[in-house]
Amino acid sequence: MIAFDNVAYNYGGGELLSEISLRLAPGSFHFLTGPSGAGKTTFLKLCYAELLPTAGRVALFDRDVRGLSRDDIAHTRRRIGVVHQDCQFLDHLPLATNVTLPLTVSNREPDVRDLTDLLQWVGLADLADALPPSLSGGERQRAALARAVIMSPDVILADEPTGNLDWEMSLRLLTLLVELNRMGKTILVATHDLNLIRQAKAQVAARVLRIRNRRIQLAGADL
Ligand SMILES: Nc1ncnc2c1ncn2[C@@H]1O[C@H](COP(=O)(O)OP(=O)(O)OP(=O)(O)O)[C@@H](O)[C@H]1O
Repeated sequence: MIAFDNVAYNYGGGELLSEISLRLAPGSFHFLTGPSGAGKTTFLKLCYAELLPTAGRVALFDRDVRGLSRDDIAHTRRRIGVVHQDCQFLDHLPLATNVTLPLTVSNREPDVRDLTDLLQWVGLADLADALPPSLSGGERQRAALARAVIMSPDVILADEPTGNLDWEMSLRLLTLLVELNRMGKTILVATHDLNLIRQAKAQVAARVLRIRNRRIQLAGADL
């Protein structure tokens, strides 16, 4: 689904990520962990072709990202839902409009019942008309998750989705991600939160990727 072969990435100041070879199989659940600045967000950007590798090969759905046209990239991105670290809402538009933006951008009409079901699933049905600045951190993260899944993507990438949340809200978000994985979605979550990873491992066969010394290794049982 997402395959890296000997990938490196360099913003210009020396190699940040090197010799990365791994596969995210369909239906898998991975965490990505590592120190601040290690390159977690950069790795996620490589996973949705926001960045192209400076060496090696990244294939999304069996296609080398270097061979993708702009249209191909747009099409591929519809299959990958991203929960960004800072959520990135349009503050002057109500929550429901923000959540349906990916549909609007693709010239598709939101189905009202689907939207209601989705907002109910993330526990935000009563806040459909609220403006993003009035939402709590947990509400924003759940809205960002709703927006990431509105196109029914095959893959969901989440960048520190529980970064500013209390434990109860972190667990709530984790439960939503686990539910998505049980529906067959491939999940990759970048996080510093080892407690969250431990909690997830009790619920789902999650694997842990760790960035260390520019490489990504599969972490052992030492978590
Ligand atoms: N556009 C950019 N241009 C140059 N350097 C960048 C750019 N984006 C990120 N970096 C640098 O690359 C390194 C890795 O950044 P990245 O955001 O991928 O790390 P991270 O592991 O996600 O960090 P955090 O856990 O703090 O979010 C950092 O040193 C960062 O300053």
